[in-house]
Amino acid sequence: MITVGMDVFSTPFPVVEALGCALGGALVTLICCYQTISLPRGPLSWIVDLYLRWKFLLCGAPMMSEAYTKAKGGAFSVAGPDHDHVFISSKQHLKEIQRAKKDELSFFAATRQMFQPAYTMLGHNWLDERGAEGIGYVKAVGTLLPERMRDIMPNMRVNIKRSFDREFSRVQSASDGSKALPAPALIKKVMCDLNGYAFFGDELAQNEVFMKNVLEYNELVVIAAEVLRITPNFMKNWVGTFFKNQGGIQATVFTMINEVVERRLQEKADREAGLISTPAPSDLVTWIIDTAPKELNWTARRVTYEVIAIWFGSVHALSATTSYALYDLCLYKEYLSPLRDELSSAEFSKFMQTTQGLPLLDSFIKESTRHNPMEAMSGRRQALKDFYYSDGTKVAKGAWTVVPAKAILHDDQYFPDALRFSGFRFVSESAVVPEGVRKALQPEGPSKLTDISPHYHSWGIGGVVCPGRFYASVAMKLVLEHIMVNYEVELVDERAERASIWRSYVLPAERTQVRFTPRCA
Ligand code: HEM
Repeated sequence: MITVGMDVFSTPFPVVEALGCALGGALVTLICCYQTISLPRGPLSWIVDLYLRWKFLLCGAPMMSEAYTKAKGGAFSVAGPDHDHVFISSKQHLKEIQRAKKDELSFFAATRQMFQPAYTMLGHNWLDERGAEGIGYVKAVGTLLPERMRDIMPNMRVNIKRSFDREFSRVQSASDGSKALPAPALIKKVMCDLNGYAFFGDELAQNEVFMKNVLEYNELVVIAAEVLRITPNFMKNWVGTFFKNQGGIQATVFTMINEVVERRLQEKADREAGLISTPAPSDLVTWIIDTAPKELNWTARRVTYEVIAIWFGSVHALSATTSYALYDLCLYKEYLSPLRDELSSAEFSKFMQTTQGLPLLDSFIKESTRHNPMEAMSGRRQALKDFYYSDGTKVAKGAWTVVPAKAILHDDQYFPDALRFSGFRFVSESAVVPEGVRKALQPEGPSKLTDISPHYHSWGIGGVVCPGRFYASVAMKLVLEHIMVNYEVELVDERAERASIWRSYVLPAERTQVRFTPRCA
């Protein structure tokens, strides 16, 4: 089941929650009123336009799918409250996005509009042009982190167990030893701890004050950015300042990371001068420092901003995707046995040694991301000036051009029997899977979760591709392995809402509960 809108506003901040609910309520009322009125054409057409723009907030994802079906592969546009979206999906259009000049279409400008860093990252504002300040972070996240993953995977497992044990210890058991918890909140905490370890090592990951603040900061950014996106310009400063000051969270997180960065920069200088010989810690802070553009002489403050920006890109997507995979384990129980068999076979040791393998689990997670994409669009680029595709399709200055990722993932043309969950559709035809479990198979042959392909845009559309996907794949597998090996899982209420829509996001509903029963009990 899917709800529209409100669940996204479930936050640890009562004021923000109240504001969100009031705003959502006002919007719903507005939309409901408009829906019952038959609007005249002409003079009132702006009202229709306004209505459709605001409707996008609550129904963006289904609006896109509907328009995709009508457009039959052609370009189409959907208006949003703060900008228009021009959707494209043909090979030719995709090629043209990749070939667009840096001053025409910008990934960074769209990202800035999404996160509103001027108010959510203590005033930091990155440039429109991707690469203007280097793309060292791509190497840090996409090469150095995966290279070191084998070394840190055993500790990642320890970290995952510790987080689950801590969260379960806070909940009363039922008489059979089971515990029921809202799944997305649980997974968010586990993923936040895990990312904390990969990003900051034990230094900050073991600091409870930091981890509590950084988790709340994540929530704050999402809410603040959404409110700021629909705040009129003349009020932005006032509303932005309110969010900047919320509980001093931004300042606390910034200061704590910045202290680590300052110390690491000093140690790097001492190491290079031969004053110390201890190796630098193996974590993302070290690698962001090492890959920062030398000619720009980044200060500790600038490095800290970079670390925080990457942090945001990572936690939410990872938690949402893993929560959906957990729901799918609850819903499609026939997969549990083959997945557990794989986890108890030599495949798991191979995975721990190489970060590769576990083809059944890999396919199950990929199918979960296909069946329940948390984002209905991908490849956001904002037009910095009017941009024209070769067929004349215009993306006006300020508008975004995007790909209707969810509609494509649910298109039978590309994914046979697309609306049905088929957990092993991405493994090879010859793989040994129990009879009746695999309902569909990809015609193009097997593929991995981390692969980029013409119709699977979960990691981006080419040109810019998520460098965190290798880490994300390992993190999701380790978390699901912990769950499957140690617990039987089921939804407390199978009819409960599992997703809620806000703009193009289709996020796991915050309050959906999963029951975990220890397997040995
Ligand atoms: C399931 C989890 C994740 C999903 C679905 C996801 C998805 C994406 C997408 C769609 C993009 C943008 C590509 C575009 O718009 O064309 C992106 C970019 C990016 N992601 Fe991820 N991501 C995930 C996890 C992570 C993690 C864990 C990290 C870091 C450890 C990360 C770091 C980044 C970075 C740094 C970029 C910008 C790339 C660039 O500028 O070249 N992501 N991601």
